[in-house]
Amino acid sequence: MSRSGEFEIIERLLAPLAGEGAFSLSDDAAVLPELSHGEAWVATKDAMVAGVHFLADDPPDLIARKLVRVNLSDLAAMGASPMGYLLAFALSPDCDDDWLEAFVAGLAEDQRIFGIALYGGDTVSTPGPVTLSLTALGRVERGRELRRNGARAGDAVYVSGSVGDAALGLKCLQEELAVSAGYRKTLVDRYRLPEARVRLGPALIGSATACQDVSDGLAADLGHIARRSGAGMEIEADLVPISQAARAAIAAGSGLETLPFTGGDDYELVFTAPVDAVLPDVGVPLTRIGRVVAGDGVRFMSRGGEISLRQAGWRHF
Ligand SMILES: Nc1ncnc2c1ncn2[C@@H]1O[C@H](COP(=O)(O)OP(=O)(O)OP(=O)(O)O)[C@@H](O)[C@H]1O
Ligand SMILES: Cc1ncc(C[n+]2csc(CCOP(=O)(O)O)c2C)c(N)n1
Ligand SMILES: [Mg+2]
Ligand SMILES: [Mg+2]
Ligand SMILES: [Mg+2]
Repeated sequence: MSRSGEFEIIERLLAPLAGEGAFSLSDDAAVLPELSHGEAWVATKDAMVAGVHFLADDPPDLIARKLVRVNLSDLAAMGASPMGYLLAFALSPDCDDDWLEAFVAGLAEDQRIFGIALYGGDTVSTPGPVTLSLTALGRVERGRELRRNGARAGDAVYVSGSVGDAALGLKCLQEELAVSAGYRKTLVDRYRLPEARVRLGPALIGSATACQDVSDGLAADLGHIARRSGAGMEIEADLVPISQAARAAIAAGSGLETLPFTGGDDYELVFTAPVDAVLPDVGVPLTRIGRVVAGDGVRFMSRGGEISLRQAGWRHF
């Protein structure tokens, strides 16, 4: 195994990713570019730990891209467009140069796709599992950001794309679920490389009354909108969009029927909007799954009865 030194990693691998104002990562901090008139910076941070958020033997380029995307997903949830990021990584003893080079290639690929640049970070060692943290920076028209607190009784509740694939993909990787090779690949790919709805979020400004991304689980994350808005929600479980691959996996396993509502790792957007709002078409399917009601809590209904969910979503503790 060969591992470059701390400063060689920064100069050889990370400096080529640096944005203007980051001085090729040669100084103590970066100077951020100016925004257009009327725009505000938006900042968010999510961390990922091997064995908790991804598997230690996942392809390193996809680990990097997932780290980028879970953060861009939070910017999208605010209606913000991505500009750049800062990266901290704590490398475990078994991250060699091959691992690092693949990781950095993943960063470069997503920088190209999303038009973002690296503005700084920190590189440290850990005797424990690989631990990554990324701070994403975006921009939004000042005062027009999407919040969790604007849902009103009578609004419709929508979700983008579909939910459940990633949680089922993780079950496949953990060999708790066996499905055909084609479906397995679809599900595993969505666990390892979520989409980030970077175009949808900003396009929802003007129609969504509240928005957030689905990281912990659909039920848990809808619960945040409900609580912050001082309202309740009734979700029609049979309307929740579930992919063909996920349906096949649910049928192949047992007791997985509600996993798409609670599994997490989807990185779709959930939002509320007045029933007569015109929704944007950015090529992402949007499905109406329920409505905001007076009261509190989120109820999942099917054929007139409430479905009980043991836990609404992921919790670290
Ligand atoms: N350690 C912390 N220090 C400061 N703010 C925090 C910390 N942890 C969470 N927050 C803030 O609390 C809010 C909710 O955090 P949370 O991580 O649950 O949101 P999220 O990123 O949307 O969800 P997820 O972490 O599941 O992707 C965010 O505004 C976040 O910035
Ligand atoms: C190996 C492995 N085991 C379990 C999970 C599930 N999981 C972990 S954290 C999280 C919520 C988002 O994280 P956070 O709230 O920290 O941003 C979810 C759904 C996973 N992704 N990988
Ligand atoms: Mg978070
Ligand atoms: Mg979020
Ligand atoms: Mg998040």
